[in-house]
Amino acid sequence: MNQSKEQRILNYVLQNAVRGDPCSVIDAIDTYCSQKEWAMNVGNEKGLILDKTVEEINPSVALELGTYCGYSAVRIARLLKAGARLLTVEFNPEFAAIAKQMIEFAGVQDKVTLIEGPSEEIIPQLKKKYEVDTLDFVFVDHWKDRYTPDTILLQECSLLRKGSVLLADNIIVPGAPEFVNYIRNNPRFQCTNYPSHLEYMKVQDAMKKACTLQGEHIRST
Ligand SMILES: Nc1ncnc2c1ncn2CCCCCNC(=O)c1cc(-c2ccc(F)cc2)cc(O)c1O
Ligand SMILES: [Mg+2]
Repeated sequence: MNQSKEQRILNYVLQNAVRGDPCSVIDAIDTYCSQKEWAMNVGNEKGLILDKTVEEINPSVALELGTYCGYSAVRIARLLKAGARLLTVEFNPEFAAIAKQMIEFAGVQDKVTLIEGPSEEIIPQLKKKYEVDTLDFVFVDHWKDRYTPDTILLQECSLLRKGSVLLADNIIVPGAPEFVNYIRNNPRFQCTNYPSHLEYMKVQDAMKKACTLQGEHIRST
């Protein structure tokens, strides 16, 4: 049975990157996907925006929605301080299997918990099953029509505090117009746009950062 594109990406990393060196894994994926086969990794241009956001926040607990091959999980985990952790959620079992091997080869497995399943099922489990109190940072990069419902779900599950930061990929391509509308008109979030380009292409894309201005809604007694 011929290999999947994601398997070919992993094989290229195993043969061309250095075990335990996250930067070499990131570079190998970017080389393969810019020269051989396009794939929906956040890529190096938007990856630098992701890096700067993670460094600015220096999160203790981070969540990623949409792991894919693990490129952004490795990007985020390599910047986390000792004891900090990334929970990353992937719906597709094949992608999750590739990402697991990618994360282990990069040597960041001690910082990363890869959770397989749909975000709407996993988010409500984060507090009890994954011992999360609140999330310092969320990288949103899964189904574009899940961005809004899952942002609402994160709030309903009291996972966002004052200062929690969301960073959403693909605001222009494939686009998340409903999310843009939701977050822009929501007084509980302060938004910033980061124009960029679609990974490995000369096509306009953007990321949107949303900072939570107030945590859980103080219910009036
Ligand atoms: N935990 C969960 N819950 C729900 N869905 C879940 C999930 N975990 C995963 N998924 C399922 C989403 C998997 C892919 C999401 N990302 C994308 O769909 C995506 C597409 C493009 C793209 C751009 C131009 C093109 F011409 C073609 C494709 C670029 C990107 O940067 C993208 O992130
Ligand atoms: Mg994306």
